[in-house]
Amino acid sequence: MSSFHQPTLFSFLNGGNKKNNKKKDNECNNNEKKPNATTSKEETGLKRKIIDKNKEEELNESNNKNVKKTNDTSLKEEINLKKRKIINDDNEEKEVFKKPKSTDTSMDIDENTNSQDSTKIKKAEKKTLTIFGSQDSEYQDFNWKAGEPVPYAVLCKTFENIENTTKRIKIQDYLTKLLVAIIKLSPNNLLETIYLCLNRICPEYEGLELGIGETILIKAIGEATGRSAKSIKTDIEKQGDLGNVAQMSKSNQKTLFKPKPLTVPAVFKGLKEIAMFTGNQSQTRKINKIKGLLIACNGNEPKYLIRSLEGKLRIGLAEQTVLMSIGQAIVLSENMEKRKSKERLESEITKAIETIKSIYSELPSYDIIIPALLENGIQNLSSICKLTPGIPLKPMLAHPTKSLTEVLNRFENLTFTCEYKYDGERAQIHKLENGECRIYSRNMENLSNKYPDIVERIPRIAKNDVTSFVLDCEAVAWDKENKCILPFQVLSTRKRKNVEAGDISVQVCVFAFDCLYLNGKSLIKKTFKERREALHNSFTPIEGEFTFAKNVNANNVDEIQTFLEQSVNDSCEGLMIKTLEVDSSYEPSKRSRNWLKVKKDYISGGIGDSLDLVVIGAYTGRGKRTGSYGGYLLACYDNENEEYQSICKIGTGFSDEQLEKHTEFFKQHIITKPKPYYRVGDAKPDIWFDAVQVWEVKCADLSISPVHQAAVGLVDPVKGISLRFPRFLRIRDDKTPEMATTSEQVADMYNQQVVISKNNAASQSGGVDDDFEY
Ligand SMILES: Nc1ncnc2c1ncn2[C@@H]1O[C@H](COP(=O)(O)OP(=O)(O)OP(=O)(O)O)[C@@H](O)[C@H]1O
Ligand SMILES: [Mg+2]
Ligand SMILES: [Mg+2]
Repeated sequence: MSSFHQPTLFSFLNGGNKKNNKKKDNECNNNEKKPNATTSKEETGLKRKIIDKNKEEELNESNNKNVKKTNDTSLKEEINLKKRKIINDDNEEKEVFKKPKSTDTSMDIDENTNSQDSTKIKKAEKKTLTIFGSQDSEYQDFNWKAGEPVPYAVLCKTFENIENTTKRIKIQDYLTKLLVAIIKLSPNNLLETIYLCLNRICPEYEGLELGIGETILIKAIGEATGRSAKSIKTDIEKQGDLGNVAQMSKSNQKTLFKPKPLTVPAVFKGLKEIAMFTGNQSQTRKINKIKGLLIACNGNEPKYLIRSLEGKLRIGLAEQTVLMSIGQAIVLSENMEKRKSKERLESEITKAIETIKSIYSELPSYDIIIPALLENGIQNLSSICKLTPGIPLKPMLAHPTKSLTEVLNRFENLTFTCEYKYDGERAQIHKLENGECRIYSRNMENLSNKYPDIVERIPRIAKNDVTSFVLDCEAVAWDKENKCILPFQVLSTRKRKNVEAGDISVQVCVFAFDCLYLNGKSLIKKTFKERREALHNSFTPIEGEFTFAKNVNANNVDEIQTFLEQSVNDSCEGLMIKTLEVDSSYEPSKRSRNWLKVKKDYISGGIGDSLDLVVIGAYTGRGKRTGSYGGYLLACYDNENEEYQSICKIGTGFSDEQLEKHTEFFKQHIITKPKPYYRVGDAKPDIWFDAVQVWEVKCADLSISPVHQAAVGLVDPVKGISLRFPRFLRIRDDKTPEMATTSEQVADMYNQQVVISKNNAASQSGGVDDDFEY
């Protein structure tokens, strides 16, 4: 076939943009296989069902976008509810996608490929290629030549599309299309694209992060656009978003020559270099590099470049969506030329998404997964990419409970075990086949430098025949003399980085509770009973250094109650209760109902669990607290809308020393205006802070609030939830602000409390906020 008639990837992707087709056909590379097979009848299968929303909803959506830019709270509240509705609708849509209705089999195929293809397409009846978008004028940009680097403009266009919708299904769709195009045209750029989408430059556990400070960025923008720092700052005051200011500054600038357009690999490389500059000249080098990139930016690129540099892309693209798009895109790209039924293709996509998600939870490294995926396809990926010592996995998390009856109800007819819940720091201990030992935190941070004493003892804890392993443990402060556990507060006084033998003032004992990998094999799919046997059989306790979590296989309330009291007497926080056989695999990164935590607080009538909240503002102190901050404004994190929602003022639980330290710390994080992603209702503090620190907080109960905005739209359409009598417990250094308690968790806690208070026939308190004087 002559290349002239060969449909291009562009024409295939670009459903319905006639005026561009001719040009794009000529531009596109001819090496690509002819994809028109995909446009024949059985591809009716490809269709991703997108339920047509009525105009009203579209209107809501555009309102939502406007809301991001307005400060009108009441409108915001109203829109928020609609947003939630849309999200729910989207979930339904996803269900439809999984289980398509039999009446709706049409695979939408673009009627607008070139003339030869259109004959075939007619046979398949007039359809639009929905998998690549039915109104896909936005895909006209997928027109770079195969083998050439992906233009940064194409990625930024996708970012913009994603930012302009709140519908998860649409977000996934936009990204999938981009990824398919990249897999087909420039697969070498897939990894970099994924990193840019996630606003990362390497695997999380390597710890290299963007997050360039405002001062540097303002300087670079100033130098690149000839504007003064002062005028840029004035714009930031007005706009809030530095990305928008950068874009505005660029667009007002007249340039004499057009620089070479940016590409995805060039931007990625630039960002990585910027993050890695250290030492004397690093600030100047960073500014120069950023300036260079900014000068080459066009259109909306400055906005996304600057936001990426800040480490705050905030376009509403969650990692789970990225994983889903990878799975979907790989199946679609593998099947473009094949004739498969809709059902088959859909089930392959579902399976691929599951596979990718599960592999990523065991081996959270795109550096390894993406090249393996491109080389071997999705089918063989599980046998190639597996849990590997040296690469931390996100730990399994537990579900809070408020009573032992709740535990017994949940685990009815299941075998389960109760363990002490130690109050220390989670430690994932790895021994590699080459003998190297490492320790990782709950947050996948390498703690080997913090715990050289543990690293030293690792080789001694394993029996002779053990060559490699991964253990899940808690490192707890230990009183050597009295041979007993010390409270978390003692552990937190330990030096955090580059600890040497002489620095160790606090001894730690490791309590192991799970074995995830042993001698070259992953155990996470095995039952907990088997994993625990492996742990007990292959490791030897050493007094005061390493031992197993204390446990009993109790199964009635009295026995569990006794064990709970015993755990508290032994300085533990309560119990972890876990399934042993059925449904007892290790679920990385999941908050599972197969692990229940029962904290001692529940005995004294608390709310079952503490919350981890982000400090976003403060109130000036009066009286005794003059000179320091008297109280703080806390927020939970809403990962759906990527915003912090105010939940309470807090003024108790601090020692004088802590008050002073907090004041000192937060003085370095003052911002002049609340961030656009703070939702605070009427809770206006005297001073605003950047969201940088997480506090663990206990409270008496939760109530619907006339002031705060936590979980707004989840329990009440316009009101949020607030904490009553909040009390500071500790700083959570092991959690980033985005790992704070989520609005869903807050709503769950509130609902749970309502159920319990109904059960107790107790009247529920509500409507009052815990207001206090400092
Ligand atoms: N026997 C045990 N099994 C599992 N985890 C344990 C055990 N003993 C102590 N832990 C610790 O308890 C933690 C779970 O409860 P905790 O409330 O402390 O969680 P958290 O770190 O505050 O996180 P979140 O509140 O988000 O669940 C685990 O992450 C682990 O560090
Ligand atoms: Mg803990
Ligand atoms: Mg907690």
